[in-house]
Amino acid sequence: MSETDLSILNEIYDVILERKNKPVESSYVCSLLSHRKGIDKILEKVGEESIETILAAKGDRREEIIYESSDLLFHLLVMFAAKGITLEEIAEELKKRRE
Ligand SMILES: N=c1c2ncn([C@@H]3O[C@H](COP(=O)(O)OP(=O)(O)OP(=O)(O)O)[C@@H](O)[C@H]3O)c2ncn1[C@@H]1O[C@H](COP(=O)(O)O)[C@@H](O)[C@H]1O
Repeated sequence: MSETDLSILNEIYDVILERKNKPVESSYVCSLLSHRKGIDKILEKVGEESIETILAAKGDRREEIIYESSDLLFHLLVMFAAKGITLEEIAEELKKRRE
């Protein structure tokens, strides 16, 4: 794989966990994790970004598909961290399906 591969997902997931364990003021991730709506705020964002990704793909706008998919992946990572799900667990599930 090229230098810019999906290991960036691990990197961002680690930052999210760091924010979860050591909150930082002015952090967007912390604002989601400590939102008064709780997990519902994170799920709201996952829903919103899913719809934006779908609309971008429907419009066949390549740049927008990449941008919105990145927003979606990021918010999914926040949801995994909030739920205590690791990327290893996701990888294991996907790997099982290859067997
Ligand atoms: N990858 C991201 C990332 N992608 C998107 N976003 C934020 O996600 C939000 C996207 O939501 P919207 O487009 O709906 O914008 P909005 O108007 O802020 O939305 P509302 O929440 O107000 O409804 C924006 O505020 C973006 O800044 C991200 N915020 C953080 N990260 C990563 O997380 C790391 C930690 O971030 P902090 O916790 O802010 O330090 C960063 O270093 C980045 O690597």
